[in-house]
Amino acid sequence: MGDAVVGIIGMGDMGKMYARRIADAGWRVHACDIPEKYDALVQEFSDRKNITILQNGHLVSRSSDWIMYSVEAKSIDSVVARFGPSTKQGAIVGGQTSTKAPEIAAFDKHLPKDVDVVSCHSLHGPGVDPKGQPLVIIKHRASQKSVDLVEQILSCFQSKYVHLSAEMHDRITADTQAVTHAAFLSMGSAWEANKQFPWEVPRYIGGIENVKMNITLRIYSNKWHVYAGLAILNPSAKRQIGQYAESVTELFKLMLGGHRKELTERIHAARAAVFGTRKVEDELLLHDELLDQFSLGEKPAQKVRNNHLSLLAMVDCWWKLGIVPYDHMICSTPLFRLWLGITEYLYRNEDLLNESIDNAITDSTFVADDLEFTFAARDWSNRVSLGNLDGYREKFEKIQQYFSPRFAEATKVGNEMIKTIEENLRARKAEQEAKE
Ligand SMILES: NC(=O)C1=CN([C@@H]2O[C@H](COP(=O)(O)OP(=O)(O)OC[C@H]3O[C@@H](n4cnc5c(N)ncnc54)[C@H](OP(=O)(O)O)[C@@H]3O)[C@@H](O)[C@H]2O)C=CC1
Ligand SMILES: O=C(O)C(=O)Cc1ccc(O)cc1
Repeated sequence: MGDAVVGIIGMGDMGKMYARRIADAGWRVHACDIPEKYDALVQEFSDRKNITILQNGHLVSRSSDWIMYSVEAKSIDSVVARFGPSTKQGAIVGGQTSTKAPEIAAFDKHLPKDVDVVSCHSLHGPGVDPKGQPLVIIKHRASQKSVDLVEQILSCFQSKYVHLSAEMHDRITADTQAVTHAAFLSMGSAWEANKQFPWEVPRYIGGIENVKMNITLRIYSNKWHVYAGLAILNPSAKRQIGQYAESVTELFKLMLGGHRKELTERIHAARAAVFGTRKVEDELLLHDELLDQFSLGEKPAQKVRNNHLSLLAMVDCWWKLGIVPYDHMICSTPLFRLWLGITEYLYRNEDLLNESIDNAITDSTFVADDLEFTFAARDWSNRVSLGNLDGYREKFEKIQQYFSPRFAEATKVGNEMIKTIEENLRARKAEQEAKE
């Protein structure tokens, strides 16, 4: 390993994951969190000789060669304003925040001019194995030598580097992350509003329903600021989330009005735009039997037919915004791949899609859920478009509390589900590449 010291400001879940892996690869790491956590961090990392916990970001900044800010996106400006001027001369600075516009603005505003900026973003949560996952590298203002050093440091993750500008990063993650989260957040809101625990309701068990439930619980078990930051602070996300809410509302109105022809035409037009270029031999990302293994409740003997409003609205939203989600696979998270997997599962199975349209018009089993889901999608969109961080937090934490008794189990099942599905996707990709 080189002599470079890696600095980490913010030892939360992501900062700790970076510190451990980078130190395990042999680099020296200087890290800090807020002063109140100093003693606990010293204790926690006492068995790792090459991780030094320092009292604050000034001490990390002045002694490190690549300094990574891994703090809440909403605090990035104030934290960089405080510690940025202490950056060692000639050092490199980057950040892990999920939205790059505010991070880069903070670097440009507060860092000395003799400092390079190479930022990054691991497109997965702290509990996912980084191997093979996309890792965005942003050369904002830097020499190639600085980029090479950052890549050398991060090579221990065995992730796939994706080189993007900050603007491109934010555009793509608005499509892949912000709008995906909006859908799952709305499902959770609807279940909470109807005082349901979906694992107790047979119509939500089995196949793609398992994905909806496991991912919703996974998101609500995480910290609100991660999702609020990437929705509210990303300049591109408001439009995406707004369109999703509009698609949900318009499709639900067609369903309620019994407008079968109009609903069918709209769904088919969206299918042609989003999935039209997929060839018959392009295999589906996911299969029902695979998903059936990951239930939080007892699967009913007879599968309950859902109209899948949340999925229909997603494809409608992609169509309206001219997004082809497959184009974003290079920059996708595990959740996005699962989400695309289940939408594809519905749209590329003619019988299932027809069944969904038929249910939407003739079956009222899901009307109460769909009504709450529609309210929820619009409410999340309003909170995001108003830039209301407190309003986002209040809603998120209320629903988080409602679901919290099942987080431990849901995380276990969710991790297993993501691992199995990701292995399956990797194996299939390798098979396809071998054939080509
Ligand atoms: N969790 C995830 O799945 C992913 C998150 N990210 C991004 O990474 C960043 C970190 O996320 P994550 O680790 O999950 O969040 P955490 O809340 O776990 O970590 C952030 C840490 O930064 C600390 N902090 C705040 N201000 C300061 C300061 N002035 N000096 C030192 N430390 C400070 C926080 O302390 P306190 O809690 O007291 O404020 C907290 O411990 C976020 O921007 C997030 O968007 C990126 C990829 C995945
Ligand atoms: O996969 C997802 O979308 C997640 O929820 C985990 C996550 C959250 C924030 C990030 O910046 C990257 C990944």
